Amino acid sequence: MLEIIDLHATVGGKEILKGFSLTLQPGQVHAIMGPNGAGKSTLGYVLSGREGYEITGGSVRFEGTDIAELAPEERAALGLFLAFQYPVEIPGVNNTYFLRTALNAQRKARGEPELDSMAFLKLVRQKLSVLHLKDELLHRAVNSGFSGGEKKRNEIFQLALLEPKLAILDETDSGLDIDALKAVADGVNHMRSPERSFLVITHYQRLLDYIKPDVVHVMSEGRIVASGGPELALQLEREGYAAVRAGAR
Ligand SMILES: Nc1ncnc2c1ncn2[C@@H]1O[C@H](COP(=O)(O)OP(=O)(O)OP(=O)(O)O)[C@@H](O)[C@H]1O
Repeated sequence: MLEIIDLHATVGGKEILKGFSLTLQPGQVHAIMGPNGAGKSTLGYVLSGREGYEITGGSVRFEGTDIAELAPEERAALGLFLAFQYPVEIPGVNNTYFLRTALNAQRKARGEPELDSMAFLKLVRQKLSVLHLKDELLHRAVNSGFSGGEKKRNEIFQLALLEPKLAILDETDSGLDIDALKAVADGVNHMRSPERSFLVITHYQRLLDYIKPDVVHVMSEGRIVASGGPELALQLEREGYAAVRAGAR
């Protein structure tokens, strides 16, 4: 699904990813943990093709395709999705309109027929019930005035509608109350399938109680320094990053 080999990337002329490698198989959930400033969000942005994030070495293949030179929308059409750590507000743009436009742009790029309003609303209702999202949020401007938790739920709602093959969740759990955390985890678990993979960036082991990862990685200074099963997240919680990093050397 995703094969990253010895990736180097710069932001604002500064090298942040320094030899990052990871292989994610279809159906797998990998968690990435690591101290502040390790480069976790940078990895998400580099994979999604955000402007200003430049790949200077190594390779990134998504389902066998080298995506380094592709525009963000081309990566999205291939089935890559990034849920932002800080979802952007788009005042003046209705959330339902935004979601339908995004979904139809991807369908069009894949040569699939666009959904009309009726078909789209049917899909929305179906997904809403899974995520316990208030439908009032659909009628407001995208994320505008949404609480932190509402923005994160809205990101997962986008994910549910777009049905990507690979979803990268960047600290989607931060700022969520317990009920919202469970709703987000339920949404993700509902979407798990043998064909879909997730890269879950998080600081908190508790999210991984709800979304069970196959592999947990520890990232530090732009590369992975330790990998293991879910027990690694528990060890991190107990012992901290420095001890785990020292043990991995
Ligand atoms: N535009 C930029 N110019 C210069 N440095 C940047 C830029 N964007 C990010 N960085 C730096 O890159 C490093 C990695 O940042 P990144 O946000 O990827 O870390 P992170 O692991 O996601 O951290 P956190 O856990 O705090 O969210 C940080 O030192 C940050 O200051």
